[in-house]
Amino acid sequence: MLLAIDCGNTNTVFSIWNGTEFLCTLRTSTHHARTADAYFTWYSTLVKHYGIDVDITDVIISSTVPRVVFNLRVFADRFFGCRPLVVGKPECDLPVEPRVDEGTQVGPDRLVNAAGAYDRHGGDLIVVDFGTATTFDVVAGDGAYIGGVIAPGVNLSLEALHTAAAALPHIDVTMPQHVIGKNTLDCMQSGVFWGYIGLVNGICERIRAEHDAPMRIVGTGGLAPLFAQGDALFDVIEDDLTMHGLTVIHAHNSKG
Ligand SMILES: Nc1ncnc2c1ncn2[C@@H]1O[C@H](COP(=O)(O)OP(=O)(O)O)[C@@H](O)[C@H]1O
Ligand SMILES: CC(C)(COP(=O)(O)O)[C@@H](O)C(=O)NCCC(=O)O
Ligand SMILES: [K+]
Repeated sequence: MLLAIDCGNTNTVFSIWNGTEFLCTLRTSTHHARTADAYFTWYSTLVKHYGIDVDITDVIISSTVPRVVFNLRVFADRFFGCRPLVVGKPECDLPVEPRVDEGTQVGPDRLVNAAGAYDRHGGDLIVVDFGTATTFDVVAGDGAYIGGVIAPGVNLSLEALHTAAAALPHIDVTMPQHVIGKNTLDCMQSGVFWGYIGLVNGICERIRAEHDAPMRIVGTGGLAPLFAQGDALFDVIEDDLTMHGLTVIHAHNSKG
């Protein structure tokens, strides 16, 4: 069985893939100082809690935080006796090589999203991922990652308002009933919610104008369904897209 690990700047997600389906998905906050032993204590407690019969033979890691990879490597080696495949490292082959400026270190999560989305939908796609940052990953007709857009994440924008303005509270994003807010909270909700709808729509429209073929839009990340309530932003929403991409890249590297 494969243990797929997606480490974002905010959260780290572990999913167990038995070759047909994900048996479980576990989430913890990303923290570079977490040791291999601490990962295993957390992981084994939850696996036991869910009563899952697991036999991990392979581990694949995508991490937007370089410092966590060391402890995750030790975790894979010590507890599963395997050398993990790390996306973005030379020994990890991608199904299609990215076409970006030479020397660019593309976030591995974006390469994984591209591989997962291409496998499910074919080419000419925009993947919108609502993580710590909101990323737009453009997938060409042949499945290559050919660039995209990095915008500030939704929670980052809310946090920036709260941090910089003394009178603005910390709030969570929800869909406001009106655009014109009648109180501080509604005004902030509106700015972030409708602002993001405008951002996603505007950027996708401009990407489409620059691209030479019609494109479909795939939304992913915890907040994608919330924004889809406000407008028809996406052709499809897939909350397991990054995990699926990790299984695709693992299978590609296991061939032959
Ligand atoms: N379903 C959700 N509802 C509300 N907030 C969410 C949801 N899913 C994720 N978030 C928030 O969105 C932000 C990004 O989360 P995540 O997708 O885990 O980012 P990353 O992959 O960069 O670690 C975090 O602040 C997280 O708390
Ligand atoms: C853009 C990101 C910060 C998004 O990370 P996330 O929101 O998933 O934590 C990450 O993909 C990254 O660090 N990228 C490196 C630069 C690039 O992709 O071009
Ligand atoms: K991510």
